[in-house]
Amino acid sequence: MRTMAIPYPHFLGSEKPAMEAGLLGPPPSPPSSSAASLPPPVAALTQDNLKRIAAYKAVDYVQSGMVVGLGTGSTACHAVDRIADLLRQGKLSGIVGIPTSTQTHQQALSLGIPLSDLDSHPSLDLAIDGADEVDPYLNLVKGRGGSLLREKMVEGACKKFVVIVDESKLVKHLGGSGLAMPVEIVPFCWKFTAERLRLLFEDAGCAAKLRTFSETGEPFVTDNKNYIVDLYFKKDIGDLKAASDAILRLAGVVEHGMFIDMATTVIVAGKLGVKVLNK
Ligand SMILES: O=C[C@H](O)[C@H](O)[C@H](O)COP(=O)(O)O
Repeated sequence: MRTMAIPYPHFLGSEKPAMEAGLLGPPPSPPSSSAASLPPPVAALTQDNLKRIAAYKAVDYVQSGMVVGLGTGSTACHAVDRIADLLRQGKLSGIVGIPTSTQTHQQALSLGIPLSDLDSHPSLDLAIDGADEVDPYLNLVKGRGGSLLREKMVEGACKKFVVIVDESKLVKHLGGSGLAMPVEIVPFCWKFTAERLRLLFEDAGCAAKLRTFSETGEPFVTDNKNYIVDLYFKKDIGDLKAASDAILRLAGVVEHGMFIDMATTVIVAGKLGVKVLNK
């Protein structure tokens, strides 16, 4: 794996990308006499700033005429915004976007990005999407927004898959954040499937919970009219390929949120700079 680290002063270059990303405010006013010795205020980088930095960097990979998979979530939405900006400015043209969710479809449509689907464009040049976890081998957990199935279909059909994250998403092993590893299942007898999922990973201290809306207790329903069971692990689940195969062998399972060996590049924005990790 090749790593390239870009501290912000270099990444920001002419400062234009940073200004466009909303990281730099207007030039500071001349210091008043009482504040003359104080340095100008430095804007703190929020998590959303970092997501936007990673997203803008990823859009550098987009070229005119490309068919581009448009990811889902709070990081990917910055990339969609950026592509739309560049189309409006005439810096990109002839882009066809393949959205990975109804949410992204609506966003891209409202921004005027020409859209299509996998039936018409079975091979994509590039896809850009966020992730919930990234391990040292660039394996991912995705789907905490519930879009894992369409994401896996679209991102599995692209020549280059660029993942964009802030540094909080880096983990030693998948499942290691203690947060959910989602599995999309059919609604029919979901308790039966959830229990079979839990039993698969009993040795890893697995808990399997149906994803519900906290306000109503109603099940979360995916774009494909399925349910999500979130798996939580106390220990490392070990061999990811074996785990993937075991999950997919269960009849009620549609897909899981482990994206093994799919990312070709991961762009990580941290407080000290951007890292570009390549397979
Ligand atoms: O289903 C959601 C997707 O897999 C997202 O790409 C993932 O959850 C990361 O989302 P965010 O960028 O909002 O953290």
